[in-house]
Amino acid sequence: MTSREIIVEVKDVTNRFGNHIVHQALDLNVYKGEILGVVGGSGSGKSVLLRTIVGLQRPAAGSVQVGRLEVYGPSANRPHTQRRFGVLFQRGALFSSLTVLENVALPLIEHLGLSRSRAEHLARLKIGLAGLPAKSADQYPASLSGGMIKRAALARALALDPEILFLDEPTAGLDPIGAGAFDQLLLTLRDALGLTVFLVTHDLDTLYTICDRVAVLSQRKVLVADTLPVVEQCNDPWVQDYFHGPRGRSAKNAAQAVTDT
Ligand SMILES: Nc1ncnc2c1ncn2[C@@H]1O[C@H](COP(=O)(O)OP(=O)(O)OP(=O)(O)O)[C@@H](O)[C@H]1O
Repeated sequence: MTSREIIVEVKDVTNRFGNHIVHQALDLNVYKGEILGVVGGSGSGKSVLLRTIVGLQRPAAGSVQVGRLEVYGPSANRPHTQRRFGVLFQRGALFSSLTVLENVALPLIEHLGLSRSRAEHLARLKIGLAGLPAKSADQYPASLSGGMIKRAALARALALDPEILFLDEPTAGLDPIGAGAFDQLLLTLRDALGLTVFLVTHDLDTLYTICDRVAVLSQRKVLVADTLPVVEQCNDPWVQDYFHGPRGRSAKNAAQAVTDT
């Protein structure tokens, strides 16, 4: 059950690149323990919003707070807030010259100052948590499948025991079975570790099977952030096309069939 404690509060945020305004007076709350799916048309600003929350994109106006801490502003404590985040970027962003084990151990050495052997011991635990076989620890990213790269990147995102996991299109490029398995892994991790998950996705199956709430980005703001039955009713052309088109209907039916069995 999702508690209603706010863990991330985005208030009145404006993001622009030159004359191009991506977000204007955008508000969004993320609740502790929820899996929030963030959707919207291409270019609606999903990745920019993620980057803004994790402190990589300073907004032109507005504020982002994590608990009581500001991510930007005079009293911001960036290293402290960033320790609370684990981020899985769109293309995995692993260092190609490092093995999986070295990739996952790196934040433990850099941020916590652990010795190499201690960091590698913990990294092996995270690699297991992400559902990778132990032997993959010694492989380089180039020799991994797309699904394994996502899991290795997930292991790295989990390295510092984050409270909030941010994922940018984690199932993009995976076959439906691999994508479904990754979704189930996220659900298991959320339940086992009490994580909060902020998930940018285009994947309707993900929305219907694991998300507690869905936020729709459109018209430079969050148009609606609610449970799927509420979001589906939103009278916006993009929402109507997306959720009530053939792909939306089939994802909903598939999720319903699983619930019924
Ligand atoms: N560093 C940047 N410099 C200039 N424009 C940018 C930059 N980053 C993003 N943008 C622009 O901001 C807009 C929103 O980009 P963003 O990547 O957040 O979209 P998105 O919703 O994640 O799209 P997609 O679903 O295609 O990944 C786009 O028009 C993009 O071109």
